[in-house]
Amino acid sequence: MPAPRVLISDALSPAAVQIFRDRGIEVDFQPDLGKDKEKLAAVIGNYDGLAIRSATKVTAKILEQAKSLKVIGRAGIGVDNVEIPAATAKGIIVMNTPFGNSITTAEHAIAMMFALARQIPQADASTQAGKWEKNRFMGVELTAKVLGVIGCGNIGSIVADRGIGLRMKVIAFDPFLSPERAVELGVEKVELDDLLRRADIITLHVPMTEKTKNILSAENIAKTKKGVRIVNCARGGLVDEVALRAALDSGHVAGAAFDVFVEEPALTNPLFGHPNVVCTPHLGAATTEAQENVALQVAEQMSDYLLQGAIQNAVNFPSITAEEAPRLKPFVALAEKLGSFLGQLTEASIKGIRIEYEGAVADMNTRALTSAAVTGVLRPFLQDVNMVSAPVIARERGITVEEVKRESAARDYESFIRIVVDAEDMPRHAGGTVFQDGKPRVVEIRDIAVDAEFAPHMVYVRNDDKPGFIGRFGTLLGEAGVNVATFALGRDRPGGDAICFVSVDQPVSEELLRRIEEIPQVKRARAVHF
Ligand SMILES: NC(=O)C1=CN([C@@H]2O[C@H](COP(=O)(O)OP(=O)(O)OC[C@H]3O[C@@H](n4cnc5c(N)ncnc54)[C@H](O)[C@@H]3O)[C@@H](O)[C@H]2O)C=CC1
Ligand SMILES: O=C(O)C(=O)COP(=O)(O)O
Repeated sequence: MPAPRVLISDALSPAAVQIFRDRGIEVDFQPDLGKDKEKLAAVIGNYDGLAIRSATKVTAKILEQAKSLKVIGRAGIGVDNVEIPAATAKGIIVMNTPFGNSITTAEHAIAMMFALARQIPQADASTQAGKWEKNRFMGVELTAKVLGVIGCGNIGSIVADRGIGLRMKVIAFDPFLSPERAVELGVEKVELDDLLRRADIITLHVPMTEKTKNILSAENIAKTKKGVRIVNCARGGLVDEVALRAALDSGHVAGAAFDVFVEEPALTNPLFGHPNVVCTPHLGAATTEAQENVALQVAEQMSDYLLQGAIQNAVNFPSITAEEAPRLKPFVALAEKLGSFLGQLTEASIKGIRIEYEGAVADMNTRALTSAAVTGVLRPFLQDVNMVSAPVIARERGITVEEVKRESAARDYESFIRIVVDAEDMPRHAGGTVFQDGKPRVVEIRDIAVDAEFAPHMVYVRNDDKPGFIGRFGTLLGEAGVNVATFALGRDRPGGDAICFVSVDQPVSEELLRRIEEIPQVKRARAVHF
């Protein structure tokens, strides 16, 4: 297998380059490429992995060209510069580094709060201009002031903790903050209107989503306390910049410190030029420590995925640890192959897929296995589907996916997976296991016990359990020059329904299948491939 190739299209710490190289991954470090959409689109097709920060915009259009891309790694937190649904639909994992820069970003918010309270940037400019305006820069004390934190997740809670350390009264609006966590943090959980009304300083720490966009709208800014100061180190667009400028001009808002802007790079902006505004160019995560953390972490995570299939911090797929990846691998293969077997037999439209896990496998990462099973079922219909995109594609097509787990093994196998594909014509099901040799096997088809390994070319036959079939079947294959590798038989009872699952060394033609179906005992013969 050729070494995977990764493109770094933003200014990541060189530590990332070293990790990729040490792990045997080819890496192209082109930190300015992310700013050039056309150039990025022209080369993205050559890479298995893309490592970015916030400058590279990974749009659906770019992704259309990303023929080999398997993983996008965001060295940082916000993934709003990646069109995640488009990446998911293409089966591309999107991962971030959720903690590596949170302390640094929280510290920036606190620095911005002090900069506002004491007008440090303005005072600095004035002093260095030789003005010595001692009476111009009257500040406010932070002790005992109310700090309103919007979004009390990783960064918001560090900001809250630092605020408490400064003897501020911290109130937080976050619908997902539990009352217990609020008590643990020492913050008062409040509704948004309450926060707007009470806070002396408001600091934003929510991700950019449809719900949070414009959370500080003109209407909400109007609800704030006169003299409020606003800090935004989260995302541009959380605050209506034009409305905020108007509120600054009117004197309702006493100051604003912004690190992030609706349009970045922000070369012009409604807030620029106001005497009580402090701006930094998206520096929230810009410390040596944070950049080292996120670069190392993203490179390790991307390498683990590209080389071992381990998934950590993906925003569009459940995690698979490096320890569980090798244990899961044969079961992923089993689930996908069983699903593929049933998908290949199904011609009518599919209504639902049920995956039953029995025994030890019920304790494994069944979300990943279910995704593999759904991939297998869908792949005969859609070539371009993988474990990442399959659940979304199934949902879009109205196919229900159900998981059933029974931890006690009901059969002779330590682990057993059974898949039921419910189609318009009838349900089809098959079950399998993984033996000690790590090879997946089919051990049940239509409730009939068999024992067959999967092979590239196979013939599946349903027949009546009557003498004479096997001889004729073997003769037909032999006459067509098709060599039989393995032969598995099963029946529900003597003289009842029987199945035959045979692996052959070469593909079986439609003509040969038709002749097999002419054998009197045969009900159906199908060629299947794995
Ligand atoms: N300026 C910079 O350089 C940086 C900016 N950021 C930004 O900070 C954001 C927050 O980062 P983390 O704290 O690590 O994320 P997080 O996911 O740990 O916390 C976000 C919090 O927002 C809350 N939330 C979500 N929707 C909400 C809503 N509608 N109203 C109120 N609260 C809501 C969530 O419950 C969660 O607790 C990131 O999404 C990113 O955009 C992050 C790092 C650096
Ligand atoms: O991690 C985040 O969400 C950030 O906003 C940091 O952005 P950056 O990597 O500095 O472009």
